[in-house]
Amino acid sequence: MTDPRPPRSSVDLDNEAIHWDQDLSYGQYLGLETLLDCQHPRSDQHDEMLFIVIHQASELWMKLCLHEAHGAAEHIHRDHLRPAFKMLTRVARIQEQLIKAWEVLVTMTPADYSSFRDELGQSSGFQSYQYRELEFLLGNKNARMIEAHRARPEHYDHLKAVLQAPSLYDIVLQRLAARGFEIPTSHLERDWSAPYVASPEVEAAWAAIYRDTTTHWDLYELAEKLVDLEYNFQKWRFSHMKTVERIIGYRRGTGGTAGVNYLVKALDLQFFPELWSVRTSL
Ligand code: HEM
Ligand SMILES: N[C@@H](CC(=O)c1ccccc1NC=O)C(=O)O
Repeated sequence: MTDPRPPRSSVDLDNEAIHWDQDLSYGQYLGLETLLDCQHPRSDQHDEMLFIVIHQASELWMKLCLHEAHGAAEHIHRDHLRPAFKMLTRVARIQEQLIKAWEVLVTMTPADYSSFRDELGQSSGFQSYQYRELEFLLGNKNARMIEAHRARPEHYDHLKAVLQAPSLYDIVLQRLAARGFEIPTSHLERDWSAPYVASPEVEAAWAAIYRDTTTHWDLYELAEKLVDLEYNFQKWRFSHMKTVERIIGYRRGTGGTAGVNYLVKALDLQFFPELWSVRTSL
């Protein structure tokens, strides 16, 4: 028998109705001229392009994480859990991409990085306003962090608004209360910009949900989606810390922190603490 699809060296376009001139092109729709004109290495070192692109790609993924996580919070507020699950699943998949990106970055050796590190001045991921917004949105509130953005009122004001608004977890607790669980008033009405303090009553509510998943299936599913996000966030933090240790050792960070030791301390942060502590009591 002859092969109905023999290999070709080029695609046959003869029978296609290609729109060679378009009313709206791919590049126009995606704003590619702007997007691809944002890579400006400050040195002539080959690896600086990798450094720029990995950060820009990460910021784009963070943009989508924020879009999805804000959307999920809104749906949970309205008791529309199914669309929220879809968005939270998407956030978890994006986080997997962000974690995978470290494998690309780590092809850069200490010598490669030190060849252009001085060009970075005092700039640092510490100043990533999207990363900070994501931390605030998930519930890690730290008012001092917005001070790095004083010079840019649009970022400062937006971060301050997210700092002062209920986090995704605060909204989840309001949902538990609306479903009849006894959530203390201290966790339903408070200064939302203050760091979250874990509560035994909140843990008891999660315990009731985990002990009777048949009755509380959607809240159980919600809890597990949140655990996925926290787990992935921590994996990202750990990979960042180890990559930094591998590339700059124990040098101070360009942002002014101790460097790796600061990133190790950040590993103690935990979103949704009762969702973790409840596991010991189940
Ligand atoms: C060679 C690669 C990298 C090195 C050496 C590095 C180093 C550091 C250091 C030392 C800090 C602590 C703050 C400071 O004093 O500067 C930091 C913070 C941070 N970096 Fe990186 N980083 C690298 C790549 C990345 C990448 C690819 C991202 C992705 C966006 C990123 C995002 C962040 C964020 C968000 C923080 C703030 C973390 C927090 O405050 O908890 N970094 N980085
Ligand atoms: N903090 C890094 C510099 C750094 O990584 C960085 C600098 C500019 C833009 C993004 C960065 N990435 C993450 O912190 C360092 O101390 O080498």
